[in-house]
Amino acid sequence: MVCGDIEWEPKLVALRRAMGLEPPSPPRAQPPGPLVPAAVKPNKLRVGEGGGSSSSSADGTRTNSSVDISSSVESKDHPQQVGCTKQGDDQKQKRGRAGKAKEISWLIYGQPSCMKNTWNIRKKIRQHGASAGRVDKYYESPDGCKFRSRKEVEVYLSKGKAKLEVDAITVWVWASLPDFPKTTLWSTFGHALERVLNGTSEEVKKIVSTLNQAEVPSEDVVEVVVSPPFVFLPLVKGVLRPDFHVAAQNCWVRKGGAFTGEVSAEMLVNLGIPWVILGHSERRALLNESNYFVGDKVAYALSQGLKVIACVGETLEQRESGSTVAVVAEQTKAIAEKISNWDNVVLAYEPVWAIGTGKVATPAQAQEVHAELRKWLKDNVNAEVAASTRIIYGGSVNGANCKELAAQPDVDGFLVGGASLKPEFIDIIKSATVKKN
Ligand SMILES: O=C(CO)COP(=O)(O)O
Repeated sequence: MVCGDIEWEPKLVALRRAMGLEPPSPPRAQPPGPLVPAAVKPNKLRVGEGGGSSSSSADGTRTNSSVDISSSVESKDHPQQVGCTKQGDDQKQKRGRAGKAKEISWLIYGQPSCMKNTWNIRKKIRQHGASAGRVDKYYESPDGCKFRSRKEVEVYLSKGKAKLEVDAITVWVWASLPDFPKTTLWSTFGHALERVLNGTSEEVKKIVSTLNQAEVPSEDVVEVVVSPPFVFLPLVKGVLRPDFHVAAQNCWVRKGGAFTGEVSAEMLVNLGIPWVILGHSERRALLNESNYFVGDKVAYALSQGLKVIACVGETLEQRESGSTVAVVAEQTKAIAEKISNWDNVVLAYEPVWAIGTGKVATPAQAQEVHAELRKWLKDNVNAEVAASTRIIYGGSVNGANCKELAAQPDVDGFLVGGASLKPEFIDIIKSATVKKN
């Protein structure tokens, strides 16, 4: 189960290309057009330290902080694709790119996007000696143990030394202010709530019951959307208070058909699910969803009457190399090229380095990227869309940092994960009043 076909990434892309779901050749990093400053100040955008302790890291539920989405041989044509390596391996990777000790890593096939522990498969090409050119493959456990074969991994797992835990349930809630006059400053406000639990329906009911009892500002101040995994959608929809709404975390890119395991937009509509989250960084990274593919998904979901929360965001490596604005502009452009009506789109800026890490973007960092995104929309779509599109922030939002973030003029709401496990979630919802006031 753990170690399937590791060549899945290129195969997946080839398959999607054959189905017309990818452009004929992989998209190269394009200059993002006039929206992106020609030279992004490399040191200006830094990973924020602010925001207090992270609920998600305290819960130990997400480990993205230890994962660097860096380019690899497979990913260099796809800025969003991943080789999933630990940050400590950056140097090795860089040396690899310089050709000294080529090292490539893949995620293990079949690993769910929300898997708590990330295993790597590394391939090392011998550089010297009689066996130069030979490829050695290693399986690396989340705690750094290396294994030479699948057999060894299986033995290791069977002895219970490592547990591949799956974060079985992720629930987002976000909220916004839908009916407020649509201006940049006041139009919307949102929250997101994500929960990582063991995934039993009892637990889901408990979450919903907490939400149902919470005293939160009225719907004209805050719109709350809960996004459980597919299997819990009907349950949540059935018991959730009527002033909160439900979103799916993904849907298929086109009309439903023989795509076993996928859930189509049509099915969501049929279930009465109004919202869908698309392009989450975990799907982009772990499931190799390209900008192009996400753009297609957004367009198709909208065409079926769904409202879309479209996620964009840069990795730590991209931020540190000064390409944050270029990356989010490129992701937004891929969506803009496929749609003509932004009424039902919420843009979620989620810096990958901030998701589940406790490293929240500082209010200034969030505002800076949100303002750039709004400017991008103004320059490339139109001023009305720029003013009325909600741009919400996600990544280690908690009760301590939400008010200051909410006070930023271009932050229209939140996509919250770990903090939703705690009572502070209610405070996050309440911070919507910052906008109202
Ligand atoms: O992934 C997220 C929402 O999509 C954010 O998660 P955290 O709030 O735990 O960082």
